[in-house]
Amino acid sequence: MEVYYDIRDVKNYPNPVVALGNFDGVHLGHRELVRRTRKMADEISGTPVVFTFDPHPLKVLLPDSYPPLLLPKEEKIKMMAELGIAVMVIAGFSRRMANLEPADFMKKILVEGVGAKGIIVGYNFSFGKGGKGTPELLREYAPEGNYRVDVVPPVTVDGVEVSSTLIRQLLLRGEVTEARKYLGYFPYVRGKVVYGVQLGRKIGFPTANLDLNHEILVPAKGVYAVRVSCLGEKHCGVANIGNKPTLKKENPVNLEVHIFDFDGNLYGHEIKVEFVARLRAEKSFQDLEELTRQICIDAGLARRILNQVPENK
Ligand SMILES: Cc1cc2nc3c(=O)[nH]c(=O)nc-3n(C[C@H](O)[C@H](O)[C@H](O)COP(=O)(O)O)c2cc1C
Ligand SMILES: Nc1ncnc2c1ncn2[C@@H]1O[C@H](COP(=O)(O)OP(=O)(O)OP(=O)(O)O)[C@@H](O)[C@H]1O
Repeated sequence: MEVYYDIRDVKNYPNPVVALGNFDGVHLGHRELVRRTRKMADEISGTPVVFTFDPHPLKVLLPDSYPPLLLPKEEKIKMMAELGIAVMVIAGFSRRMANLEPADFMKKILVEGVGAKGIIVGYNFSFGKGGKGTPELLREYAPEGNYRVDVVPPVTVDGVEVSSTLIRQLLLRGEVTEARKYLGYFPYVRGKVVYGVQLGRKIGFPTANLDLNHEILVPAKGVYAVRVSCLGEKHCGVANIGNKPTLKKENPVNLEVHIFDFDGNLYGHEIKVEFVARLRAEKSFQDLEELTRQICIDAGLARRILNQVPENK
């Protein structure tokens, strides 16, 4: 897949079919857009393209309500490549871009910039100054712009519409199993393993502490059954997200994971932690002994759950 960060650099491709949106999380709604983009590209011997912005428009327009994201940019790019997208345009989002009239966005960016011969958007997509651009407007301009339009109706799971906002809300409540229903894969984070207090080893549960990317959403504080990819292998484990109130000192919120039946050295390595199920809230225990007893119970429960839940494809 080719990735462009500047519209002026985009080469000429045969009949580009362009899906538009933020695509944070690349969830099941986004995947339906991608499927239709590939389908239209097949029909017109074209090129499936995703057009998105970086940073997320809210960071520029409403910085106070800018959400932590579901995926870093690199992960979004990787997923789009795996889904068969051939070209990704990640245009810089600035105040100037936000002030483009919808007609200019269609003409200058989509038609002249990317050469779109097909445009795929969700039914609720909006674009251009004040968000005034609608799917209807894209349709109206289609004969002049010489492109086809496909407007995707709402994608739902069990009657609930899939959206990045919904998935963020679920993760902030720790509802990782529910979030998976809409994402199509287990929510996960990646991070480099850093040194902790090294107390975990003493209580029989060594943990890998992750250095987290603060732009990326981490599920609510609590204990989770997880799968961990590290050093080219996948393992089962149990993780805690929190500030370890039992230790009675101010700890920043961190993610630490105890990997079952593993004693390799992970310091400095990047690992991926997939959240499969939430087990409980984080608690302040009387002493380390009581905490250790609870972690034994957590580990047993996590093993049982992970034995029953199949891995992501
Ligand atoms: C599965 C699991 C559950 C945990 N639950 C709690 C908890 O409920 N409350 C708490 O204060 N700390 C909890 N912890 C964090 C422990 O306090 C921490 O792992 C231990 O103190 C070692 O810290 P270190 O890795 O910084 O050495 C949990 C850790 C694990 C692995
Ligand atoms: N459930 C859905 N059904 C149909 N189209 C969708 C759905 N979710 C997103 N889309 C479309 O996919 C494209 C990218 O969506 P975008 O990431 O902007 O929306 P979103 O997932 O609803 O995010 P947010 O919740 O942050 O608004 C847009 O064209 C949008 O309309």
